[in-house]
Amino acid sequence: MLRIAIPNKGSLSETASTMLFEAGYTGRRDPRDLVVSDPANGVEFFYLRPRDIATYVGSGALDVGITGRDLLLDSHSTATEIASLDFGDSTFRFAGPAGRFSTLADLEGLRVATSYPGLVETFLAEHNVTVTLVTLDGAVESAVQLGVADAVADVVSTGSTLKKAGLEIFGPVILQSTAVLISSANENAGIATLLRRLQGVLVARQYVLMDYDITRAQLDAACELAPGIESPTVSNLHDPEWVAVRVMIPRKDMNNVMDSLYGLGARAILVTSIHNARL
Ligand SMILES: Nc1ncnc2c1ncn2[C@@H]1O[C@H](COP(=O)(O)OP(=O)(O)OP(=O)(O)O)[C@@H](O)[C@H]1O
Ligand SMILES: O=P(O)(O)OC[C@H]1O[C@H](OP(=O)(O)OP(=O)(O)O)[C@H](O)[C@@H]1O
Ligand SMILES: [Mg+2]
Repeated sequence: MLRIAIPNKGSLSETASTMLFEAGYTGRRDPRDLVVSDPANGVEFFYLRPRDIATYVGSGALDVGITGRDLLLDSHSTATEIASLDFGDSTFRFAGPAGRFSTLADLEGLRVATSYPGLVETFLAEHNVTVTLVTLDGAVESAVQLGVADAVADVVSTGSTLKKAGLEIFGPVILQSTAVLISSANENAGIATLLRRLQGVLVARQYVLMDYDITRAQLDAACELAPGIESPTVSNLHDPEWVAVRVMIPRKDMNNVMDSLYGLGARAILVTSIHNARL
């Protein structure tokens, strides 16, 4: 049985559960369930705080887990990142009152509030800057206004929380974070299956299938424009001058590729979603 830790609440929780559902696993029915067994798939899910997941997985109590890269590094756990899951993206940055700081060195000797002391301490040590860390549970942006810190180090997504608190980012990016799959040192054959299934879901989210008809004369140009993963599938049409092409395209490029193919003379361009994949 593979023991998997997943976030019980917070920013990563819903998408992590949806991905696992799309990968064919049974989710929890009651949001208060702490443990859900899925014997048909040989796994057991443990719903935990994302901040604690690296600790459980690093200790070997659980085999794998989904958490944020920032939370993994903050914990100093020995769990290792085995895949990036393409959601929960954020940046970890220093911020201070507008106009007060311009470089990291400006923080020397001052107070920095954060909920990620492990991450910030390591970063500052690597950059030879010494500060007094003020560790808070959340809402760290208020620490400056309330006078308990001179600057903050926190998760930035849209930047609107910082702006509302009259703060602005400065200094280098501490970390680009994303949701990640982490694993312990435990050997478990189920990990490879879980990884393949999650990668199938990622491909289905990141790519679409595109079909179009084009003249043989323009086929090479069209394939150059949209080369697909291995190579496009080309089928004969009744009209010997024309062929039908099927190819996978990154979802984000879909409209540009359609415009360019149309410009080359492609017609009947159809886009279909992919439900799941093994590449
Ligand atoms: N806008 C965001 N705010 C907070 N965390 C975010 C955001 N976007 C992505 N994340 C990521 O989510 C993880 C934090 O999730 P966590 O559940 O611990 O905190 P949270 O979503 O702020 O919830 P809460 O503050 O209610 O505990 C981190 O990996 C962080 O990088
Ligand atoms: O850049 P933004 O899009 O504004 O998002 C970033 C903010 O969101 C999170 O706070 P959260 O709501 O989780 O509260 P918390 O600080 O109490 O965790 C994070 O800690 C930042 O404060
Ligand atoms: Mg939060």
